[in-house]
Amino acid sequence: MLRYLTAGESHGQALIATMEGIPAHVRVGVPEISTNLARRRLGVGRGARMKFEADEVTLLGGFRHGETLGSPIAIMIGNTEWPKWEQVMAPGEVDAEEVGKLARNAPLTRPRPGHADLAGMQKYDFDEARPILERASARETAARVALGTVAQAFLRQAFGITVLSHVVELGQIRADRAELPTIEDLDAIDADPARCFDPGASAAMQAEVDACRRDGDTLGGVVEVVAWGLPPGLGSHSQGDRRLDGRLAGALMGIQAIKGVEIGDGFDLARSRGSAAHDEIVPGDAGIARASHRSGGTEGGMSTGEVLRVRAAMKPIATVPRALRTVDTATGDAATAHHQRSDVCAVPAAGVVAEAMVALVLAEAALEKFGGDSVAESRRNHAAYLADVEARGLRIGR
Ligand SMILES: Cc1cc2nc3c(=O)[nH]c(=O)nc-3n(C[C@H](O)[C@H](O)[C@H](O)COP(=O)(O)O)c2cc1C
Ligand SMILES: C=C(O[C@@H]1CC(C(=O)O)=C[C@@H](OP(=O)(O)O)[C@H]1O)C(=O)O
Repeated sequence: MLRYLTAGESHGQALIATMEGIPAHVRVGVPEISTNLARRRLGVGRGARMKFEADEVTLLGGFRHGETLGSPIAIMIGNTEWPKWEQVMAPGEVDAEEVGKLARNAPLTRPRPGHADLAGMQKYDFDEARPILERASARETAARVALGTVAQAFLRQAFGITVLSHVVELGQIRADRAELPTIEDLDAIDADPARCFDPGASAAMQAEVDACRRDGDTLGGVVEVVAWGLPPGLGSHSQGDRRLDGRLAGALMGIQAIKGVEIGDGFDLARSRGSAAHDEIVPGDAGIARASHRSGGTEGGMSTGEVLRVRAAMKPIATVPRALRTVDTATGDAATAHHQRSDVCAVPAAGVVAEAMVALVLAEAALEKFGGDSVAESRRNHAAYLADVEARGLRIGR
């Protein structure tokens, strides 16, 4: 069983991520985690904070000499902004009068539509939004990306599974490239400010973000996560909460600002006739193949062994510079929502987070199927399963 949790506030001292169930001997450490954290900061539209804050990774438990130990993992990501927030976010008691004088501590009583501010104040009995936004903030996704890096390393080393993401829509601009990227394309995708696999669309996306920034507005978009090398049979048809597609959707919807998830051609399939919607099963070069790839790589809540393709739709950033209407909860009067600084668009970064979430779901499903307390044991079990599928004449051909 793979389970994980994160803790920590956006302007707190650090984020903490802990995970249990990753086998021993996964070769991964600070360099890989830091690389993925840097990828998460990338992209056109990110705000000022991304430029001056650094992610300081410390491995606190579960690793030795560049490998996992099979024991619970604990990772700390220091917030380098902490010295500026030490008093406002102090975990212990403070002199309320002194801290109350700090401009940074001004009560946030003009909740932003689209953020967690108002519902959080209502639910948790706070008179201002600071205690809510600190944890609602997508700063937390750095912790999930750190864990996702470990999951990605395990998937690659035990099973040869690779997971990557790219931006397919940004505002009204759509990428128009039929082929799916592979892990070989990832460096080029990361080098692109929009993290888009279609250079023409990328240029238009970047122009759209610039226009939006000038207009004091914000943008959303759609990211696609692609996973290559999955065996058939991860997840199960046998219970709703074991379905791989449902688990992927839940994990992706658990990312801040993700409001839609589509597996394969999802919504287009709903508009098609059955004869044009399914992937016919045909004899292939080396076994059983598919005539098309519309399902996105799951059927009956299980991976089919085809490439997995899942999309996540991100709404525009809620902190709109051209501030939206709200109510000042201190006075009850009409007001405009609080705004200090913010991302104009974080869709490229959300792709890196989505990649991490998909990797965590796949690692959990693979461990259910193959088990293993070491990478070698998981690898053996996976190989034996594939050999058995082949011996029964059910091998996947291309
Ligand atoms: C990578 C990333 C960066 C984000 N940056 C911002 C931001 O700078 N400003 C903002 O208002 N929302 C930002 N968000 C979205 C908010 O965190 C999110 O809208 C908020 O937590 C409310 O949750 P909900 O949108 O799921 O309802 C970001 C989301 C992600 C995934
Ligand atoms: C700090 C990160 O993202 C933050 C996510 C976020 C939000 O409301 O979600 C708001 C912004 O923070 P601030 O209001 O302090 O500028 C982003 O910078 C990060 O991704 O590391």
